[in-house]
Amino acid sequence: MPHFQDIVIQITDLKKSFKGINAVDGINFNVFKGQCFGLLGPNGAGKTTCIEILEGISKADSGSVVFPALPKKMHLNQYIGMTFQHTALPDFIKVKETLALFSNLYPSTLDQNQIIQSCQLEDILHRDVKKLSGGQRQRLLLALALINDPEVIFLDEPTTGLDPHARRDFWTLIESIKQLGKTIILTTHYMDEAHQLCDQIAIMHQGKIIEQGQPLELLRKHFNRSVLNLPIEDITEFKQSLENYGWIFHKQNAELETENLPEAISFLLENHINIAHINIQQRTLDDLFIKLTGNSLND
Ligand SMILES: Nc1ncnc2c1ncn2[C@@H]1O[C@H](COP(=O)(O)OP(=O)(O)OP(=O)(O)O)[C@@H](O)[C@H]1O
Repeated sequence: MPHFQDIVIQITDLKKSFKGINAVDGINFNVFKGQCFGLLGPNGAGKTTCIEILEGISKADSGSVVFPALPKKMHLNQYIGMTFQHTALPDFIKVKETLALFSNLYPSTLDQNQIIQSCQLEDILHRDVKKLSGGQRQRLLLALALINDPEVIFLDEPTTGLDPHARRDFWTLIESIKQLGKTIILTTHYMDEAHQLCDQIAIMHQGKIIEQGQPLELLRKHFNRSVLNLPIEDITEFKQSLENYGWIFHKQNAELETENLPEAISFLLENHINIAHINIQQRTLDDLFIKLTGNSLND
């Protein structure tokens, strides 16, 4: 079990409302050192409101946010780094100049060459910020979030609007930032992103956290059944015995929902049924969200 001294942020009964909308409605969680913590939820769930309170940009109505490991003489601005959903950058200056401009805002900064290398900015250093692609812009924003060598980095929907290739590149980048030992708090409504990057997630819905834990553990907790699929042409001659076992036949395929995957596979092998084209459906965090709320994350 992690110790209290490993807690980087402790959030207790946090609340904030806007004109009758309970945007953040009594949430609790701890973020531990070196973790990538994901706040997951659909549009309007309360993720940005929550993260802006943690960043000190916005004030909570009640509850507390504590950074237990923040050194006594250090200002929060030096301890955290952040990217916003819609960060405005000066258009007519180059990437290198932008890094220099932001460096001047802090008393101490990470070595610029290290940031340039970590965020893969070498090839675009002399490009106008205005001319960057979505993925390049996100890499620059991440670099700016790292510039003060923060302990904790907040990323608010960092890959929204990026194409699948750029998203995957960005994930690799985040993995490398994790290797530096930084703590990351990320909001996203992409379940695959949360699954890929986050050690711990909290699923938000209408201002509340409705479930939290490690992605795989949560899936195991909520889905103890596997769904197997076989194409009909591979199993026509075994229809009777498969139906007796519980398989349901459709037009193109047959399906089995089981709590005992090894036994179901053994049955197929013992009966010399061709499993070369078997499909075992993996449950996703989106399935979990649907189970918990009745809605898809991207509705
Ligand atoms: N400044 C504000 N004034 C009024 N209502 C607000 C304000 N900021 C947020 N809200 C409302 O609070 C709720 C939570 O919004 P929030 O932006 O935190 O959600 P989110 O999960 O970050 O959504 P998204 O993924 O779209 O960014 C929404 O109903 C939103 O309309």
